[in-house]
Amino acid sequence: MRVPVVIPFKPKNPKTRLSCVLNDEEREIFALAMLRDVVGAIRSAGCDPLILSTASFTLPEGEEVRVEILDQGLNEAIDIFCIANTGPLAIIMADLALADRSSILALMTSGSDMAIVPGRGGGTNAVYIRSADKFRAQYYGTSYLKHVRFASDAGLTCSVIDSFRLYCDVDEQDDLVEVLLHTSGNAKKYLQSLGFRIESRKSRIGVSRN
Ligand SMILES: Nc1nc2c(ncn2[C@@H]2O[C@H](COP(=O)(O)OP(=O)(O)OP(=O)(O)O)[C@@H](O)[C@H]2O)c(=O)[nH]1
Ligand SMILES: C[C@H](OP(=O)(O)O)C(=O)O
Repeated sequence: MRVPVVIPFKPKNPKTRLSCVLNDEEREIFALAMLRDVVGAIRSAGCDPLILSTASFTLPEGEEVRVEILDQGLNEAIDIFCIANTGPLAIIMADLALADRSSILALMTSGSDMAIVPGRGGGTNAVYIRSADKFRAQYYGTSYLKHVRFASDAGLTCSVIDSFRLYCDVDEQDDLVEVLLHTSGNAKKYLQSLGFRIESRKSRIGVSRN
């Protein structure tokens, strides 16, 4: 059975923490480019992507994906979807531009009732749940800790997956370094088309834009 993977997506005014380097239109195009890369990775792992979006948006021709529009908060939208599904399900964020087949397979095959990939700074980048109806989303803030506690309170076994590629969500300017270094998909190509490149600094490397 192909495991459904829900990808929450906010197409309007996305990635506001990148406003320092991308204008409104560029942020929308970049968010969509990352989403397309995540969809490709999910498909390469033999799973079935479903975008849970706050509003409609347009994908390039030939890249059709199932989209459900639920104009609700992130947790509310995911819960509505989970309650209606008794089978296995994963939730993978749309800004995981480094996601690939093997990192997604690692999430799916832990053998636990739940598997979690923490994100930078305490977030939750990816979750697998064996029975979706038993899950209640706890996103925002230190959602990683909240999801681990939720599993424990619900009596569910839970694995924390050590994954560089799913740990790197792209929220802030310095995260663009990881996209330029470790990917070759739509997100990287779009950044390069805008003139982004890796810049050596005295301390850690960063990005600059021509
Ligand atoms: N369906 C849905 N998805 C959301 C919502 N808010 C954020 N997302 C998605 O959840 C994921 C993680 O969210 P963030 O990293 O905060 O992304 P963002 O809101 O575009 O970025 P910031 O404006 O910088 O916070 C991304 O895939 C977003 O597209 C929401 O209210 N509903
Ligand atoms: C939605 C939120 O994303 P972050 O702001 O940590 O990227 C979370 O993972 O709880």
